[in-house]
Amino acid sequence: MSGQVSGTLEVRDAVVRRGEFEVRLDLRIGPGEVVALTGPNGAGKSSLLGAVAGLVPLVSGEVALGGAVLDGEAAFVPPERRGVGLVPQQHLLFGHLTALENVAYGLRARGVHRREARAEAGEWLDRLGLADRAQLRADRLSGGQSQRVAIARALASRPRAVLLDEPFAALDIRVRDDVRRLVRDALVELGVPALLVTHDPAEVDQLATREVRLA
Ligand SMILES: Nc1ncnc2c1ncn2[C@@H]1O[C@H](COP(=O)(O)OP(=O)(O)OP(=O)(O)O)[C@@H](O)[C@H]1O
Repeated sequence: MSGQVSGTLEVRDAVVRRGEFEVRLDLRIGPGEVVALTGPNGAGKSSLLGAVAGLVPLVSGEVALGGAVLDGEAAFVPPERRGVGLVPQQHLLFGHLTALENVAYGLRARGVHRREARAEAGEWLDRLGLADRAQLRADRLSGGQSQRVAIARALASRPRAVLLDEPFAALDIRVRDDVRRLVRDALVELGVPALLVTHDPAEVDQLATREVRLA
């Protein structure tokens, strides 16, 4: 894995609007910290994750990583240049690309040579128990397989921060524990700030260093 230089993820009094509704978050996550973001359906957890990723606009406040502002009054860094690995709730894979190409994509975007990117992507798929699915088009994968590919894609991209939106929800009970353990180990190895949206107290216990609950 990476040896990527990381820094603190700062969400400074950030406000996002979804329809009639506004949600606010003020949070600092240090390198190696995993914050579980919990709260009822519709509280705005995914929207806040989207704001950190650059997919949902901020009404006010600021998002910064390693001291550099990603979103605020004077700056907006587009999602692909943030160095943030996101596992979205809808897995959003490129359906026409293979599982391997989906995982390699983030590495290629960072300038990693094609062969090295494919080798690294293959290792990640292997770790996630998907070696035999590597050459399958993403639109032929099951929901749980897609979720594992999305996890591999986010972790493989040498991220400076990791955002996980209910990343184990589609996994069947037989693989869920293994994948959780793997993600926990990968986050320790990466040593970057991580924000995990979950409804599962077992996940909070197993993965998080701290819990922040939205009302
Ligand atoms: N693209 C959108 N445009 C307008 N409103 C939206 C949009 N996406 C979500 N919302 C609304 O914003 C609110 C927050 O949704 P969000 O998905 O962030 O909540 P959540 O806490 O992640 O919920 P869950 O636990 O059900 O995943 C909801 O009321 C939702 O209907």
